[in-house]
Amino acid sequence: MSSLSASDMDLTQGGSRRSDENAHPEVQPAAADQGDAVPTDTEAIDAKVVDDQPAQGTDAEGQAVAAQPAAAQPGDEPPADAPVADAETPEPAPAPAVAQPRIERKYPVDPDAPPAVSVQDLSITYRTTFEKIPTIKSAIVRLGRGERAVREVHALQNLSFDVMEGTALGIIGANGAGKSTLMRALAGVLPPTSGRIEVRGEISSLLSLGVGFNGALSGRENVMLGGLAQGLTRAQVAERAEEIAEFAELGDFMDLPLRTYSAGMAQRLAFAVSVHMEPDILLIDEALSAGDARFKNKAAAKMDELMSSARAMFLVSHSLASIRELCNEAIWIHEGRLMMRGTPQACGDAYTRFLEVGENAFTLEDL
Ligand SMILES: Nc1ncnc2c1ncn2[C@@H]1O[C@H](COP(=O)(O)OP(=O)(O)OP(=O)(O)O)[C@@H](O)[C@H]1O
Repeated sequence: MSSLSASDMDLTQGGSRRSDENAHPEVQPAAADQGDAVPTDTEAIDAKVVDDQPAQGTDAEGQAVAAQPAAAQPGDEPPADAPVADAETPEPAPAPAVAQPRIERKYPVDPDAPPAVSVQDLSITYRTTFEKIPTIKSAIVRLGRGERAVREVHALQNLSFDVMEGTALGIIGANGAGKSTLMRALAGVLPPTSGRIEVRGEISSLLSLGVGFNGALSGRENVMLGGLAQGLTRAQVAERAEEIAEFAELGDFMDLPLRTYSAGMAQRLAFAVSVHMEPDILLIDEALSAGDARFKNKAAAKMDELMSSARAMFLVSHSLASIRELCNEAIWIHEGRLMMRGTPQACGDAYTRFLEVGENAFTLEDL
């Protein structure tokens, strides 16, 4: 079992990590993300859960943040204080006890296996400065107004849940809920501010497609870069390079600099690199939006193939239909907190009621 925490993460901008027999304890976390956001000062703390005492986060003032209620279990109703239930909203049809995803697994699940992924009291806070280069003048103006120079965003707050082998977990939530932040933390790109993530196996992500690519390099060179960022050796990437190029269907563009690609072409290349990594754990963040309609079908078929042999899969999508179709469990996150865990149907229903918009809000994405 490997674990991700602020102190022992293998940080790659490529959006993925290998499991950590190779993890280097002295590797220090780098800035968490592009832009000017960095994790809080507490990022170096590996908040291990010690003797049943859950690690506590700290707020902006360094005050202990109260532990959140325990994560709901599959099939649970939303927590009592979750603003989900609406007296006038009809109850949804009861979800089946165990939802069956469309995709059949190639390998049987070992029921005694430890969780493929264990997220323990995970909190992530972004710190953002208002100006790119703060000046003394702007600092004085802020001081005069009683404003803080640094804004903190508590993107994830005390999230805890286990994902067992064979799980395809859908992650739903409104814009800004913290879904991508969770995925980036799972991928090892973003160190926890506090808490811990334990991952069993190799992880490959289809999130932030193409992060780690270099616009000045050719498609082929970026395949090597992307493969190395995903943790493969040079020889391993070279072995797959042709297959990746074929899958991306970029023809002569493979020898041209990436900056000459359209956004869709760059996504196709990134998608092709990611799906050829044979991961144990697959992270997919709206990856199906890559490419045009024809490529989308091909991408969906490739994902089916990957998911049939992956140990676990995480899918972030605003399309509840995709989540229902591809996943057998779901979590709903709101403002960085775990609101509910259950079947995709139950979570989707609760989330839809919460938004008070009805299923129609998703028809565009579901097309
Ligand atoms: N690099 C960053 N710097 C500062 N704040 C950030 C950064 N990335 C995300 N946030 C903030 O963290 C919160 C969670 O963002 P996140 O991208 O995880 O949400 P999301 O659920 O993926 O949203 P969406 O559905 O819109 O993609 C938001 O309030 C967002 O503004």
